[in-house]
Amino acid sequence: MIKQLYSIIRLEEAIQTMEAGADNIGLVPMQKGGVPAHRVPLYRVDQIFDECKKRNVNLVAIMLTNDPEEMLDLARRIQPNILHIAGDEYAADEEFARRLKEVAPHTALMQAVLVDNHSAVERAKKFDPFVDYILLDSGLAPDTGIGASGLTHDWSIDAEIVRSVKARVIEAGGMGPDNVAEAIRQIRPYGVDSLTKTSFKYDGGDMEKNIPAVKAFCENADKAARELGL
Ligand SMILES: O=C(O)c1ccccc1N[C@@H]1O[C@H](COP(=O)(O)O)[C@@H](O)[C@H]1O
Repeated sequence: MIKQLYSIIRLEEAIQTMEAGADNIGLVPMQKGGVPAHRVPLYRVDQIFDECKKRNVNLVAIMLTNDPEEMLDLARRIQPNILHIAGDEYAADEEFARRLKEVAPHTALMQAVLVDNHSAVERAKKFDPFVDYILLDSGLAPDTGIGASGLTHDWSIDAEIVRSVKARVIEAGGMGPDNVAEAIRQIRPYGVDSLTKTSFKYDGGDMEKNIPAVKAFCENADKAARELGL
């Protein structure tokens, strides 16, 4: 079971999060979109990525900008393992997927899908032919994008999406040590993702990973997956 942990800001917390069991480290590289306090300067993205490579952990770069040219520039510059598109006004299409392969041949494409009602199944199916991952998430804030709400949604829709698509599905939205095992039992995703419930959030938008919560999240996810033979 892949455990994806957002939203890393500092080098030391990145290392601690990997040592606590993360398989994927998610962050917001400096860009037009997103909360200023969450954005990571590119020199530090490089430092974090170097530590990821030493530990065989994937770097996931979230795109909250709605400008595909900016996304492709960032992909070219960073060459992350995964590019996660979560802007509120731009979603990947086949042309974007083709251009991403040109500028970053080893970067996988992850598209966030807002699971607000049953129409999310059709939206996920539309992305399926040209993305590597579909991330199912809750909440849509116009100034940031899909996610970071700390809220869950109707998991029966997610379970239907997992059965309907070939892309790897990462389950997000209000996931934490308390509910990750039940989510895995109900949805059977490829991976699970957490931000709010595994972070301390401070005034002004600053955040920090809560390492004991990250460890509990990873352990509970792995235990549930083992019990289910996933
Ligand atoms: O990572 C961020 O800073 C971020 C900002 C704006 C939108 C989405 C963002 N991250 C994604 O949202 C999920 C779910 O968050 P939560 O656990 O419900 O708080 C997060 O893990 C990222 O995939």
